Amino acid sequence: MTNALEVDNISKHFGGLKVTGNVSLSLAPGDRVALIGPNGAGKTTFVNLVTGNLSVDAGTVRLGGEDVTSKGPMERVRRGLVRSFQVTRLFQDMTPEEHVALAILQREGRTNRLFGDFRRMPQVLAEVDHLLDELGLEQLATTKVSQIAYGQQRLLELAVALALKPKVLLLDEPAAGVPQSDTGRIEQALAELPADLAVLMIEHDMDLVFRFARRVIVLAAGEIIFDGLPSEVIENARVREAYLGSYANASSVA
Ligand SMILES: Nc1ncnc2c1ncn2[C@@H]1O[C@H](COP(=O)(O)OP(=O)(O)OP(=O)(O)O)[C@@H](O)[C@H]1O
Repeated sequence: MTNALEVDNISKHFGGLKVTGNVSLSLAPGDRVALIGPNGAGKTTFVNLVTGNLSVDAGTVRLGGEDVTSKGPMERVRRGLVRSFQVTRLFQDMTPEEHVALAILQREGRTNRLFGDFRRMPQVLAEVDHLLDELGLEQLATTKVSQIAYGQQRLLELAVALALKPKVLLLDEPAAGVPQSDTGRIEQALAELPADLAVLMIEHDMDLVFRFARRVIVLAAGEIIFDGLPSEVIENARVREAYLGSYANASSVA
């Protein structure tokens, strides 16, 4: 089976600082992987190298078997690599319906049409309804983002990401900042992601990591020091050392 994402020996320096050192990993369709690591380990940099927001110094990135190392972020999105939108990138004056419609039109290369036209496109409308319904946002379809609670904005990020029909989804702390009362809905949405989607989630909350991930990758000082089963990560000596004993309290790891 062709890997959905294959990263081969990528590295990145900022000036004299090595932030990513010869990192390799692959995700198969359907993988559920958590990427953890102490603060400053290089997780965000790694994700930026995969998405093309940063260029690698060396190494290759492949999507569905094709080398995209020299391709920019938009081309990678078109090939199925989607990073969950950040709440900060949602438009306060737009509604969930409009956000999801815009993502669908972008996916279909139809953004040159008058945007309001989507209301006359039954297929787009049906898909918008379906996605908002799946994420429990149907009641808020026409409410401006500025009027919507933070937890539901994070669900909207997921809806926008899914509207792009990803093959590989990169999630950056999907439940961070969400009140306890709303995290259940986010976890349910994560549990219901399409079965063949490859998901890599950066997460600090180890309880969520253990519930979601079937594989855990630990990055420390820009290098992968563990890639294996969640049940084995806590006992791993290199991982323990990287966290300098903070494993005493497992839920504060990462
Ligand atoms: N544009 C940049 N220029 C110089 N140094 C940078 C740049 N971006 C990140 N760094 C440095 O690279 C290292 C890794 O940062 P990065 O944000 O990737 O880590 P992280 O694991 O995502 O951390 P956190 O969990 O705190 O978000 C840090 O030492 C950071 O200061």
